[in-house]
Amino acid sequence: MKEEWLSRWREGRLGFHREHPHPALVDHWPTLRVPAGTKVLVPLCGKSVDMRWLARQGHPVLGVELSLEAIDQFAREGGGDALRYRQDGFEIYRQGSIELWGGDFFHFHIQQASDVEAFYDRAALIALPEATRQRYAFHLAQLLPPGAKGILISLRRAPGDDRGPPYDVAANEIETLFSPNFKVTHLADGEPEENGWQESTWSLIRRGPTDCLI
Ligand SMILES: C[S@@+](CC[C@H](N)C(=O)[O-])C[C@H]1O[C@@H](n2cnc3c(N)ncnc32)[C@H](O)[C@@H]1O
Repeated sequence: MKEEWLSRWREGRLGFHREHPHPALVDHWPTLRVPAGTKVLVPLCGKSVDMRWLARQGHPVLGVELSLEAIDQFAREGGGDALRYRQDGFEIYRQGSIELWGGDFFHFHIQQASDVEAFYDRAALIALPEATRQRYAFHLAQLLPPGAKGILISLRRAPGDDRGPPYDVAANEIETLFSPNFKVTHLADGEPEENGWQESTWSLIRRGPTDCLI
């Protein structure tokens, strides 16, 4: 699957990329009341302009992306001075309050995420096949402190359309994957698209060790 993503970036097959901030982010992020200054983790970030939107709301942003091509494109499209260096096996690009870590999200560890207190997942969970989604939900939980909040934008495909990526992820799978470690709330469903896809938006709050599972 990693090779598939790298070749999509090499060949410019970027149907998932949006030119404008995602409307669900713009609508729902303010309702979380995450204070400005809180660092936001963006797993599997691509070259999403949503990271620039989050930065404009006053958040330092830490994106993690496998494809260095994606990071190069993000850097070029942003303009301005940028710093690049290697650390802990990742290629890091830093521009203003945005840092992108080039490498495998599953190799990104808590020591590197020590000051992260919020997250944003748009098309990260749904980029992964079923078995890897379990690993993703667990890994994300390990990176976040109790009380950390985030938004997750998921996707249903038309009934019977089980291709991917992006994969079809049902509401009950989101509950099953995340509710052991997060308080999970369904916020909204997007308009169904012509191809039968429909996005859904969720808020997740990382539970602490003493929070009960309700
Ligand atoms: C569907 S795209 C979504 C990108 C971005 N979140 C957006 O909304 O435009 C999924 C991204 O995940 C990246 N990716 C896939 N597996 C990864 C991994 N193990 N670690 C980091 N990035 C990964 C891909 O290269 C791709 O850019």
